[in-house]
Amino acid sequence: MTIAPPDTTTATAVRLVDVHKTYPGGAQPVAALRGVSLSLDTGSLTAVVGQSGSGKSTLLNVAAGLDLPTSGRVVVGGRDTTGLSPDQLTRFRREHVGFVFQAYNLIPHLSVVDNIRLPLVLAGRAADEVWIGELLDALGLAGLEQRRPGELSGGQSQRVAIARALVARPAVVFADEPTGALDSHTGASVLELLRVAAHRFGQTVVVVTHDAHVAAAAQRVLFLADGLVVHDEEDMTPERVTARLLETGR
Ligand SMILES: Nc1ncnc2c1ncn2[C@@H]1O[C@H](COP(=O)(O)OP(=O)(O)OP(=O)(O)O)[C@@H](O)[C@H]1O
Repeated sequence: MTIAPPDTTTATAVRLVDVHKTYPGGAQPVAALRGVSLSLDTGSLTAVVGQSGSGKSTLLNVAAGLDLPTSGRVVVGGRDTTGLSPDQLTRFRREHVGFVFQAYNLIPHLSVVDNIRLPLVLAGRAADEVWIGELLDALGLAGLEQRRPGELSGGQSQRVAIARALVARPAVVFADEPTGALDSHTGASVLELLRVAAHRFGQTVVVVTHDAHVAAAAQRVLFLADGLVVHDEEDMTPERVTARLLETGR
């Protein structure tokens, strides 16, 4: 059975309806998400913030179809991903979702440019070399194409992971602390690239971050506390993000 591509013409790119996620845990199950409902507009850049353990990574993993919710619905590009079989889900992610993780997951024996091309190879698609060149330039990776991941700094590895997430122009890009290992200048240019991806290519970008400046660069900021979205605001300043975080952390 083939899977229809996500409908990028719909106004809502990602929708979560009453999503719960409980980890079995040891002595006691952990309720990491306790009824999250949200809609993210197509082409938007959203930051997810919250104290450590508030459920940010869990939210990202469930929204991206890397993990299944215990209950509730996850709809990406008009497709209910909770209804897909594991194989269908893998294919759907490969073709329509991009990821940037804290651990970059680069393949050590492949060059930088081959790591970037990997999602296209896996999806059986031709590489758009012009777009790859644009990504390399924008991310400050020009000249490093033939290096192996072992020959890169942490920040460079992170930028390769970002290029790889964007290369297939997925409908939705999920990034977990994408600027974590970068100095503030490079962090700002990475954010700018994610903004461009959202604006120019209509990609929907979701960024988990601890950095108030990164969050403020997003159009919209979702605050998580104890497995719930407790605040949702647009056009924030870094100062306001920090103040809100302190409030929600109490
Ligand atoms: N695989 C797992 N098994 C059991 N508990 C888990 C698992 N993953 C996360 N948790 C728990 O679920 C809760 C939410 O974790 P999550 O990683 O989503 O938080 P976070 O906000 O991303 O934290 P951080 O900012 O520290 O990365 C925490 O209490 C965590 O200990």
